[in-house]
Amino acid sequence: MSLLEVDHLSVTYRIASGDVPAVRGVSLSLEAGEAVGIVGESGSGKSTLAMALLRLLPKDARTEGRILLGGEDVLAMKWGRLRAVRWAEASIVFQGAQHGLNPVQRIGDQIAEPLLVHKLATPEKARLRVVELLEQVGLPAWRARSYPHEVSGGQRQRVMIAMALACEPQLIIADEPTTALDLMVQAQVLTLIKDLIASQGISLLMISHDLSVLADTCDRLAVMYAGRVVETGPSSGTFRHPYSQALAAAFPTVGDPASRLAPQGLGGDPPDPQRLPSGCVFHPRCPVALDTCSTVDIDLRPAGDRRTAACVLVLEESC
Ligand SMILES: Nc1ncnc2c1ncn2[C@@H]1O[C@H](COP(=O)(O)OP(=O)(O)OP(=O)(O)O)[C@@H](O)[C@H]1O
Repeated sequence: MSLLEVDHLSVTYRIASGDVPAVRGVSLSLEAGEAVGIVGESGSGKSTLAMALLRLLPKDARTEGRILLGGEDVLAMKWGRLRAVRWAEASIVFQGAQHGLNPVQRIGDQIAEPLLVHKLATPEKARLRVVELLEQVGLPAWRARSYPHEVSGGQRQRVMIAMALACEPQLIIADEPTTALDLMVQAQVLTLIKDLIASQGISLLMISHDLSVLADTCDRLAVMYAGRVVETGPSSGTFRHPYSQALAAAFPTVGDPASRLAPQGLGGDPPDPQRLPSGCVFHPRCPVALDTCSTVDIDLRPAGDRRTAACVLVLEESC
């Protein structure tokens, strides 16, 4: 049984101008100890997907499909069970740690909070665990007494990671955990995440618009475009979907040079989810689109090399 099994998940925001289909029929799985990355441009639905996994979406979002965590359906959980699952079984590290930390509470108290709320430790044991967690994320024990505004952005992100680790969850969901950081601090925090998941056997679902960050950290990738997964496969190797190839071309350290698009890369913008193109939603931007692509939309299909891709051209080449 997979640790996480997402089955035909769709999320639609209901706003004044109508429905916004942010995630459209996404299926993916994650095994225990595996690191999976979700990549896509801004607006492709990555954060909506991450939030949906722990039912953290606003009330105007309608979620359909199934999310099985350790075999249990998250969408069917009662509120009390859901609260226990958050932090204790799966925790989330958000983009830009300033949003995830309480500015008027000391760092140590914030790290201890999930342990105390879930009654996993006495106040005395929680204090010891805070010191241990701070050490694990490379911060000195005295930082427990600091407030979030007294530490740097990179240190705040380390505090968020310590919080996420506190209850020893099986799964950490990290939504752009390093985006707000400068390059050197970003590299340090990524190394920390990689080392921690490897040494503690934790599974990771990491979200980023930056393919190079994910390729370096994750075993497998899922590429999202306009709310759908258009390709899945090992993070090393050659991408098959023209959109994935264009993303890889934007990050020249990634992938096989043979897979790159012409230097002009990808033009245009992602579609407005309220006005999605017919057929394959990528066809208006696709440099190799066929006439049929404006009418035919296919699901993910096997594309060789443990890959799946949703593209008629890839399908033709694989036959
Ligand atoms: N609360 C909301 N109400 C209405 N629409 C929303 C809401 N949140 C997100 N959306 C829309 O849903 C789509 C997916 O957004 P989402 O934030 O999940 O994408 P993303 O890939 O995480 O983008 P980014 O990298 O910029 O965070 C976008 O079109 C966005 O405008």
